[in-house]
Amino acid sequence: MNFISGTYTDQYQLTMAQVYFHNDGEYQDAVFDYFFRKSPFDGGYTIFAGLENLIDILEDLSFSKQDIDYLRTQGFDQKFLQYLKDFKFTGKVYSVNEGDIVFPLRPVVRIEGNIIEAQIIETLLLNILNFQSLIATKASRIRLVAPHQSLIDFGMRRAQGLGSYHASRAAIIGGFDASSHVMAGRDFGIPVSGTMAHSFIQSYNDELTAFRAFAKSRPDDCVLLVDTYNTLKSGVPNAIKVAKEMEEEGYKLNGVRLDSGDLAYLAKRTREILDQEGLEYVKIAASNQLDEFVIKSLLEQGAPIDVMGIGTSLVTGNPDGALDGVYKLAFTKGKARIKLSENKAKVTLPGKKQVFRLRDDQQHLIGADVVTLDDENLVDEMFHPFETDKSLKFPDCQQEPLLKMVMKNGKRLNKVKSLREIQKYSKERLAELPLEFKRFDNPHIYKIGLSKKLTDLRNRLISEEKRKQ
Ligand SMILES: Nc1ncnc2c1ncn2[C@@H]1O[C@H](COP(=O)(O)OP(=O)(O)OP(=O)(O)O)[C@@H](O)[C@H]1O
Ligand SMILES: O=P(O)(O)OC[C@H]1O[C@H](OP(=O)(O)OP(=O)(O)O)[C@H](O)[C@@H]1O
Ligand SMILES: O=C(O)c1cccnc1
Repeated sequence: MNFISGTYTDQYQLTMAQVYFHNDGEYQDAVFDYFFRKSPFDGGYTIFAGLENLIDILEDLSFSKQDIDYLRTQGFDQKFLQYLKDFKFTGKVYSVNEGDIVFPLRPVVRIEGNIIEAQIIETLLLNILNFQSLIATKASRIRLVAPHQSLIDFGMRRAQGLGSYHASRAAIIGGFDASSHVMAGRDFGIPVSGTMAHSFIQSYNDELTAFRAFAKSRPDDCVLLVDTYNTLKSGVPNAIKVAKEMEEEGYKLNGVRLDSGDLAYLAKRTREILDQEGLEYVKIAASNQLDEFVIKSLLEQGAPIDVMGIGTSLVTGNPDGALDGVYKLAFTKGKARIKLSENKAKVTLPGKKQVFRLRDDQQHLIGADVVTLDDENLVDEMFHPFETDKSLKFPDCQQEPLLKMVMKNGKRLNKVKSLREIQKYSKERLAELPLEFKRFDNPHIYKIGLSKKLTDLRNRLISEEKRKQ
């Protein structure tokens, strides 16, 4: 689904674009960087997600007649509206691979091209990448604590409106197996899965009749919800009856779902009872306000849960409302540009840049990415981004360039990657990151350094701007 038009932006982008159109439209050399300042959940890494959707949207971005008519009512002038009528994104996009682990302060995506186009796309780029990266990161934390369980996204009903559509996609990138979201399944090739609601059981006069009706209709994928009345006294015994009846028909009950109470205790008791009845193959699914901390605790308690359904906490990125990614101008009109701030951490990195990931001679990550100017070759020293008298030498490191061109002249350069490919890649990249960066409490800080040339450029621009004040 791509319902996005050029109006999927903040008004100020169009207001600025109109000014650029009348004064600076010929400048084709704008460079903007997408980066964020803090990994979510006080974690030690972020999973980058949303790139394939962004490329699709940029390829199709336009203003329809209806958009133009609407913008006319908003006071935009005729010549600019005429320009918007034929608007296309014709720029270049350089990006980290979708699914890669990324860290604060260093560019994740670089947009190059006409300043009008690059400005208009700011808001949609942030909207797509910030949200999906937040949710993919949350999903990956849940996957870290539950490496062997099936993880299903149940979040659509609790999501911030239509956000659930992209949340379901991002959850797969972060390591989930399936989603209950049918439209996300249709559009993104996500395996769609589900059980039954309490309302279904309530609607019958008794639980057993409800279970039988469901099993009859869906015998090859039947998971029975066992907590509507009493999990151990009613739900599980009734599920056992139905499982035995299904066996007679040549089917196997897929599972039972626990959705309230002490999930560790109930899962253990349910497992024992099912096993005593020779139903070792029946899986136990659990849901009810699960997140990475509850799941970790349940598994530490030895809860024999095979499938976890996770809703609210996943798709809302609880407890973080958003990833704080920003989009900042780094170059235009033949000059590197900088944004100053009282807060050293908010002074931007000027110029067209590349990012290298460092590995030792055994190919192990050394826990640092270095930002260089784009025309620099390999460097052997990096400087602290704020305390520029601190530096680190790394003479024998392997350096992997992370920003690769993915769009040119507004067109995608590579074939579309499937979600499974992106998920697999993400898993491999996260596996490279040592555990100390992945722990939830006070994770080790991944270093970001600047090359000498970039540090010098930034210092020079800071001095120049300060002299003007
Ligand atoms: N053994 C356990 N260890 C840790 N956390 C658990 C355990 N069992 C359940 N939880 C979590 O504790 C919370 C219990 O919430 P709550 O008290 O609202 O559930 P409930 O009363 O059992 O269910 P409901 O209100 O839906 O009937 C949930 O987040 C659940 O996932
Ligand atoms: O707890 P979450 O992680 O957000 O997971 C989603 C929840 O949504 C459903 O409950 P709901 O009460 O909405 O419907 P139901 O009657 O089908 O249980 C489901 O049973 C889960 O408990
Ligand atoms: O299929 C389910 O069991 C399901 C789907 C959405 C939310 N809660 C449960």
